Formats: sequence, C-alpha cells, structure tokens
Amino acid sequence: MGAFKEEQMNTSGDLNLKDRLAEIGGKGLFSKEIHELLALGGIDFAVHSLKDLETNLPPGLVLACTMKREDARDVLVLRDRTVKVDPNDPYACLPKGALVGCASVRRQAQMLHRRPDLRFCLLRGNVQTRLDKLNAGACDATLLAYAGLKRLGMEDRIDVPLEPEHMLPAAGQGIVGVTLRESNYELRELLSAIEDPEARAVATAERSLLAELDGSCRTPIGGYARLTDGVLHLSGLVASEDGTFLLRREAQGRPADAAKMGRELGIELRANTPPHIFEKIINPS
Ligand SMILES: NCc1[nH]cc(CCC(=O)O)c1CC(=O)O
Repeated sequence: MGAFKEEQMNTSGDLNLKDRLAEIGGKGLFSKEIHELLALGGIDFAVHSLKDLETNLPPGLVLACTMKREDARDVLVLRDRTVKVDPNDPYACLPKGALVGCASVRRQAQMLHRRPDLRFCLLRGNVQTRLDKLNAGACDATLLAYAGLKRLGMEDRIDVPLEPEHMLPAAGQGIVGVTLRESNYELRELLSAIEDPEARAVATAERSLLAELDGSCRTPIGGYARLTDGVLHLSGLVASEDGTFLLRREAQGRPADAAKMGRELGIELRANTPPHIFEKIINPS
C-alpha cells in the first residue's frame, strides 16, 4: 500500500452555520456526502468524530476502527475568566440570567435543569468563530467538547471541565472512528492496527443506547460509558429541551455485552420518559 491521497470535503453540516443542527437534519449531515462518495469508490475510507456519525450506517459500510478516546467531557468557556469556580457546583459561577451561547439541545437541557434562570442563544460556526463571538460579548459563556479544543491546541481556553455527573457527554464524544466499504478486507486489516478495544466497547454501548432512543434528533440525549477493572459502566440520559424533565439511569456489565447493555438501558429510559419528548418533528419551522 502506497501513500494516501487526502480528499477534503465540506459537508452540509459544515456549510450551514445559521441553523441549529437538530433542525437541519442532525447527525447524517456531516457524513452523508462523504458516505455517498465512499460507497461509490471515490474514496476508500473516511475519518469521523464518532459523535457526528449516524448510528445506522448506509448498507455496505462499516465502522472499521475506533481510536483511543480523548477526554470525553464537555467544558465551560467563560467570557469573564476572573470569576471563581467551584468544581462541585460548576454552573454557580454564572450570574443570574447569564446568556449562554450553545447549539446543542443536550447541553442546554442539562444546564437548564440545574439553572432554569439561564438564557440561551445560538452560537455556531467553527470553534475559533465561536470563541471570537464570545470574546466580543455575544454571550457570557459557551459549552464545547474538551476533545475538540485539545485537538486544535486550544486547551488553555478551557475554564471549567464538566464532570459527567454535571454534564453527560454525547455518545461517541472524543472518539475518532473510520468508516470504509465492508468488502475492503485489505484496508480493514490494515486499520485494525489503530483500533482501541476499550474505545470500541464504550462506543458500542453508547451508540446502541443512542440507536434505541433516537426518536427525533431534537431530543436531548446523553450517553457515556467507561471501563474500570474490566467492568463496563454506562450512563444514559434523556431530557426535555427546557430541562424541566431529566432522567438519568446507569447500567453495568461485561464489555462483550456492550451492545445489549446499550439497547436495554435505552429501552429502560424510553419506558420512563413521557412519549411527547420523543415525538418526531417532521417539518421544523
Ligand atoms: N458537533 C460538532 C463536534 N463534533 C465533534 C466535536 C468535538 C470532538 C469530539 O467530540 O470528538 C465537536 C465540537 C463540539 O461539540 O464542541
């Protein structure tokens, strides 16, 4: 196998900066065009943030490898960096009625659940654009993935890493995965060298939880698994957008049962959630 040729693509997810991701089609947005090209043989593999990768891949494509997980936490980035932060009560540093720039219903719901006084505005664009807008006073704080900031070398802009008990991450957050054609055995074998079994186990649990729950991409859903001493622990969360309803459940078991564990926790969460929270929004206006 010789050198790789890189094909850069801008997807609808990158190009549409105006709307909330949830309203323009959710996860498939970042991978639709890429997977069409992959299926046709225009490219041989595609690299994704697992968080943005749909749970049901197009026929003939597989998730060939999941790489070692970066820090999965979300972080709070503050405009006023001089305030004191209590790690046990990370949202207390925001004044009453503070304006939070955020494009994720999952983050918004979890914050509103603890701080119903907070106000939210849409903040989209790439990370640098968001930080520029924050610094210019568009809002008082924003929430981002630790992994995204770290990979861009902007860890120093992190004010408050949020522990999963305060903010449950999205399924797959912090993990990079590679998709390719199922029939490309040579490349699958080659990529198995960068597969991380722990990332595979946690990603499988989180993604099967998400697959079970994914009624509408507007539903705030969190899923986070970790492996300790050979035991897989999975936390799942469903909330209403305004944070008035929030349900969190945990499960544990063997890594080999990751998919089953995710499905079962998803079923349990759904059974205990008012059905309207999962209602599909066909035509958002
Ligand atoms: N939805 C955008 C997106 N997809 C993956 C990351 C961060 C990196 C990762 O989670 O792997 C981000 C940015 C963010 O949410 O702050």
